[in-house]
Amino acid sequence: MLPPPAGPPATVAAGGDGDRPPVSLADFAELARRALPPGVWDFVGGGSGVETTLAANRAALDRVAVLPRVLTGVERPRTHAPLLGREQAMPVAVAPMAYQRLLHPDGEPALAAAAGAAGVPYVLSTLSSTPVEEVTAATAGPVWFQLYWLRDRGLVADLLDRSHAAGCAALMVTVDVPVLGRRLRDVRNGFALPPEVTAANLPAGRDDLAHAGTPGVSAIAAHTEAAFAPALTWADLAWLRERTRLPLLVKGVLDPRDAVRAADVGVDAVVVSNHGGRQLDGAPATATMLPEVVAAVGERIEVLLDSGVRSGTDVLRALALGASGVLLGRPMLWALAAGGRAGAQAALDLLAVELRDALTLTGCADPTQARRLRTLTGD
Ligand SMILES: Cc1cc2nc3c(=O)[nH]c(=O)nc-3n(C[C@H](O)[C@H](O)[C@H](O)COP(=O)(O)O)c2cc1C
Ligand SMILES: O=C(O)C(=O)c1ccccc1
Repeated sequence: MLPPPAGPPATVAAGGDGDRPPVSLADFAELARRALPPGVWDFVGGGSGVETTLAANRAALDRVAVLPRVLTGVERPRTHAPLLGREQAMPVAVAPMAYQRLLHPDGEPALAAAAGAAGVPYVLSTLSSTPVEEVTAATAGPVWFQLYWLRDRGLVADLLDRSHAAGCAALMVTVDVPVLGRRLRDVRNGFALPPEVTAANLPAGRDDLAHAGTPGVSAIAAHTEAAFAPALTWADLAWLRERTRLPLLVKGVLDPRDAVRAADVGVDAVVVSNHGGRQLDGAPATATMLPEVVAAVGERIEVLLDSGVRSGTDVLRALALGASGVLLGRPMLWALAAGGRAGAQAALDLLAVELRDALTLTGCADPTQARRLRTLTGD
């Protein structure tokens, strides 16, 4: 028998319809919707364009059926699995997401501490609303640093040095944001950062554009265009590989040919991602591309997946398709909004219960065995 799910802490009052305790990650969404200003809710939940890719991510995961094995004698699987050569409590990391103080005053330190308590890595965004040094100090768990390559190369060098000195255990460079996708919800809302939420890793004032609320304009997009280096090349990635000894991940790969080039440069992992449907609307779902990427580079480097993962079953689906692990995005922000650190911890506890259940039901003693399962992709 599996133990019952850890009950949500008192601060996470209810979920699902908003009136009962959360029993799935999706339940935290309703709590967050109630807690957040509409503009923040839209910024987090929204995608680009008409949100075709946002919907496709879910649809593609739902189409992946996993064939259970029986009579395997597995009673209580371990959820532990290696990521980048280090054993983690689950093959899961919290995705890098900007400006977490939009969701809760405790922001990044709370989510990092929850990830650390759950035994999974926390990926800190370049656009964190808390300085990297404060975030690594807030958790005993591994923090990976996500790099947005800025036009100002001096700032890039500074971020690399600071994240390394602060103890970050890996570097994840995001390559799918040459410009920000057109997120129509943010444009319509004239979304901008409130004054108290700032890009705390950058020198003061560097994020002024992100605060300039203008009807019909996304301040986030305006800031990104001014700050991000728009025309990166493989040579830049090679420079980064030379410059750091930390494990290096490239996030935002969909084409297997790009995965091969990344492996040739010597990265340790690629993250198959369409940025949660927030960049190219019309990009394929990540579950659709994952098998081709695994076939192209799976023997050489690790392949992670994100975009649309919402349950332990989804983690199992990704593993069965050949991923070594997944990043979990929006549900962690919803749980943070719903209950701060305790909310985020409750969400990760639920995911662990779901993953253990999924492994038990497919006869896997641990996540690495899920690779042997057959999948069927149909309608
Ligand atoms: C509010 C928000 C902010 C994000 N900020 C970043 C970021 O700073 N850097 C980055 O690489 N990806 C960022 N992402 C993308 C996530 O890392 C991840 O790819 C995506 O959210 C995964 O999809 P999911 O939310 O469906 O799980 C952000 C996503 C959201 C929702
Ligand atoms: O919203 C995002 O997906 C994202 O990556 C981002 C980029 C720049 C500023 C804020 C968020």
